[in-house]
Formats: sequence, C-alpha cells, structure tokens
Amino acid sequence: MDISLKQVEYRYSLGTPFEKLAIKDIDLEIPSQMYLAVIGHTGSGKSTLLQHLNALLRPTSGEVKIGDTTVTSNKKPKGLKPIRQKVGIVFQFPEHQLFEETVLKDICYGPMNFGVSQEEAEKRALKLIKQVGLPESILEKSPFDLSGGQMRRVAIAGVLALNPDVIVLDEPTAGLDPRGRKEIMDMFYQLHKEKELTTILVTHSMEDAASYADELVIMQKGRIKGRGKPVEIFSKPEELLELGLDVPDVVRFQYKYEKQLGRPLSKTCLSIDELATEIMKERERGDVK
Ligand SMILES: Nc1ncnc2c1ncn2[C@@H]1O[C@H](COP(=O)(O)OP(=O)(O)OP(=O)(O)O)[C@@H](O)[C@H]1O
Repeated sequence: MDISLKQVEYRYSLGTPFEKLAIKDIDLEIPSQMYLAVIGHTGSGKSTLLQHLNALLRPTSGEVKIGDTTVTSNKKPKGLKPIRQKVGIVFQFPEHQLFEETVLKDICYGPMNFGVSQEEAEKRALKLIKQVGLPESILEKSPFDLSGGQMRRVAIAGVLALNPDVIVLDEPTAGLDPRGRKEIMDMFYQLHKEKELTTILVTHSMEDAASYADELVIMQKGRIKGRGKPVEIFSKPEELLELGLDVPDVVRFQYKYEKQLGRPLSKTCLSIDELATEIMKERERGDVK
C-alpha cells in the first residue's frame, strides 16, 4: 500500500493563542514495501509526521493519501478503521498500553475489536508470540509479570496481530539495553522482509538508520531537508554534522581516515568490515602506513 503526502502542513491548537506550526511543505512518497527511516533533531516534526500516516492527525492543509483513501483537513476519511488496521503504529514505550489479564487476551484484543473471530485471533497470537521471540507458555501469564523487554515484545505482537501492510515505528527500542535493541530491530527487519511490510522508522540512532533502511528522510524545523539512500546521505557527513545530527561510528572513522589520507576512499562504507577492506586495499597500494 503506497502512502503519499502532498504539501502537508500541521499546526497544533489551530486558531488558539497556543497555535504551533509543527510540519510544513511536506511532500513525501512512500512506496509499498520500502523501509524508510526518518531522522532529525528533537522537535523537528518526526512524530507529527508519523501520526499523519494512519490519520491519527489530519493535515491542517495539504493532502495525505493512504492507499486509496485521501485525508485532508476537511475530508475525514469514511472508514478510519481500515486505515488503523492497515497501518500499525508502535509508539515509544508501547507496553504502557497493555491492560488485559493475560498476554493472550492482550494480543487478541485488537483483532477481535476489528471483527476477527476469537479462534482466528488466538491463532495469530500463537504464531506472533514466536515471531517476537517469546515462548508460547507466556501467553497465559499476566503482561504485568513480564520483564520490560518481554512486555515490549507483547505490545509489538498486539500491533502485528492486526495484520498491517505498513508498520510505523516511533523509536521502538527506547529504553532497552543494547542487546534488546538489536534483537528488536533485527526482528522488525525480518518481518519487513518476510511479510513484505512497508516499514517507517523514526530513530535517533544513525547506526540503525544506516543498517536497516532503504532510504532516509532528514527532518529539520518541520521540513524535509533531504532524502536518499544511506550511502548517499552518509557520504556527506559534514552536512549532517552541520545540522547537528550524528553519523554512524563507521562513517566518522572513515571521515577521519580520509582526512589523514588527504583524499576520499573509493566508496562510503556502512559497516566496519567494508571499511577494513577499503583500508587494506589502500595499504596494499603501498602509499599508506
Ligand atoms: N501536542 C502538542 N501541542 C503543541 N505543540 C506540539 C505538540 N506536540 C508536538 N508539538 C510541537 O511540534 C513540534 C514538532 O514536534 P514533534 O514531537 O513532532 O517532533 P519530534 O521530531 O518527533 O521530536 P522528538 O524527537 O523529541 O520526539 C515541536 O516544536 C513540538 O514542541
């Protein structure tokens, strides 16, 4: 399912003394099955943008197309439910929204609310609990007896239980330890590939943006400042650093190395292995120590 935004602007508290422009001039095409990462400073409008992707927010002006449905300021989509089913959002700390007595009931709540039979919902829960890396036995436990990382996975299974075509991730690993972060990010990547899920990730982690995304969008002060493949975006680290954004460690190493070398390497490397190979090649040429 393709999503597109045309000249989207959003103002919070429109028409009040607290009116606040959050995003402006947003033109964005997200083709089906893409993995897109949205990066930018705090307050640059990333979360506001995300909430337009399943009509949680409607633009103050401009137009959002989600599949065949058009959302504008004065055009409330007829069926919001299908959009909410097709586009699942995993907010920061999604475990705060767990509320049922058992994990099974929690995962089944969403689909049953959308008219899926209990039998089908339970079938999905059983499959998903394994996909998010948890044992089947956890289904009968109270979600509140689980660790933070387990709760996060249960909450993610609840979003996936709606069988979305698109999944929107707003800093989905916030607060997890490095191992938990990697496991969750790898899991989303696998789901993206296996289920052909269009994936939109908001992240402050440049490593994650570089490792997983097909393309990156840079937001600054409510506008889109740039878009490109990770290797294109990170091949100009100075521009990102000027915007006050970070770059992956490997890009920083390459940048320093090139300064010493006095010329660029033949390509931008996004992994340590790639960079090591490039440096070896330089050394084999014999003009570098
Ligand atoms: N509910 C709200 N009411 C008024 N202004 C808001 C509201 N939510 C966000 N804003 C403002 O809109 C702008 C964009 O905020 P947004 O949360 O979209 O940024 P962000 O890039 O997601 O930030 P972060 O990385 O901190 O989550 C900011 O200036 C913010 O203060």
